[in-house]
Amino acid sequence: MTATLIQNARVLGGDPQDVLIDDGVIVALGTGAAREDADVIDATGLIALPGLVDLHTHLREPGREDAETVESGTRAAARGGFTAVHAMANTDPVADTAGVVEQVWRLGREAGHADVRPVGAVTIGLKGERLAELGAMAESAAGVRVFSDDGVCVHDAQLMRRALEYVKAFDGVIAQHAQEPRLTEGAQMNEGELSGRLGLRGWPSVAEEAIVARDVMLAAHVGSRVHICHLSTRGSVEIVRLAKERGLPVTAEVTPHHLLLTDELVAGYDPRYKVNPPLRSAADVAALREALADGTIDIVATDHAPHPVEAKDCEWDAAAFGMLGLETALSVVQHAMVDTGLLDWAGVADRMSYAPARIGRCDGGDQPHGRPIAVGEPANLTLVDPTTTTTVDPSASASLSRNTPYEGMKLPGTVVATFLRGRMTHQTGGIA
Ligand SMILES: NC(=O)N[C@@H](CC(=O)O)C(=O)O
Ligand SMILES: [Zn+2]
Ligand SMILES: [Zn+2]
Repeated sequence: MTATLIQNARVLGGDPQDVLIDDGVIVALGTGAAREDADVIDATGLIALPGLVDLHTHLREPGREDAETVESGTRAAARGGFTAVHAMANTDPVADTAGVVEQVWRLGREAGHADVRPVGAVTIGLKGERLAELGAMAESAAGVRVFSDDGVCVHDAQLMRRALEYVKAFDGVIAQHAQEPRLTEGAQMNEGELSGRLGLRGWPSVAEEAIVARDVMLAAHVGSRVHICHLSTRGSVEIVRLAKERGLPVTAEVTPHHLLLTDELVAGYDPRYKVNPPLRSAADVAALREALADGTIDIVATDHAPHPVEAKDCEWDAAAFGMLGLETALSVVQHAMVDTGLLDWAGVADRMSYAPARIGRCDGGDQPHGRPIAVGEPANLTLVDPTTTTTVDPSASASLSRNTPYEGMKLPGTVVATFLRGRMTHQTGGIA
């Protein structure tokens, strides 16, 4: 592979530096780096971030290749600045065996757009009855460390306890979709004054908070790691904050859409805004932003959830839950967190690269992610132009699905290029 010289990039938003890449590795960093045979990229005005890592992506393969494939989803990931994604287990068949997780992992390698780290199901078929073969998935070529029944909650406390005990042996983590099922039967949107007015069954905050509270206590009891998926309420933030003050082994994520959108959007009954957990109140959004800024919430995770047109182009009640996220994540975070002064670019690198890689335990081994931009580290890099504004156009997406909630919205920032171990996996016109 030829060498690449990225000139004048503002590494983590700091002063301009040159980054010289050779054989997939950062070999020089500073001013005036030179190399005669290198491809030169002028990154003046661009910010360099470590390749982003998503802990929560739905790639839909196997089973729903009409909505997304590993190839299309990871192409969307590269366009969003991601170099690694954790692929959720709610596929068909469910990723509950070593065979399925190895298949997803292999498809990721073949596509080559981003590294795919499969998430293993906690229970067989996501049925919440019996534990899946967690150990075999951990020992497989896919090296699974994150386990989740995402889409549904592991609501049986005894099963949750056993799962936490099991994964402790190989430093795994249980990523919980916190939704108390009895409190959310038939739920369609955030429970509040608006759900009453619209005549839609409410999804109360306490249905999330009850599980978050239970699971931090279980994790503490077992001494094993729990991660809370898509935290959406102010009350959940308070519980996680208390748990962390006590030193309990809990981490949490927030999605870009929960940092930006509120339940008022549901008033038009447009299924694009239907998601699980539901869009919440402005007070919840404010609490989530503050918690991400102060580190109570560890990371941003996209919960990229592609659905085919027919699953969204229907009445609200019949529509599927979920929205696209990979290609817009960084722009939404810039808008909600950076442009508001809540987080600087070093903070974005932490919440979207270092911390998710650490939680998913893909920050080590042969091909690590979430590493600092430094000499000797693999060249997983994202170049961002923060000065642009783009109107979101679903038809321009690499995803096979179109269910973005941001259609027509003006968002700041463009991912100009993404590098996976020195190889360009995405670029916008004109950079090289
Ligand atoms: N977030 C969603 O609304 N949907 C996800 C499942 C999930 O993340 O719970 C999906 O798989 O479509
Ligand atoms: Zn979920
Ligand atoms: Zn999900």
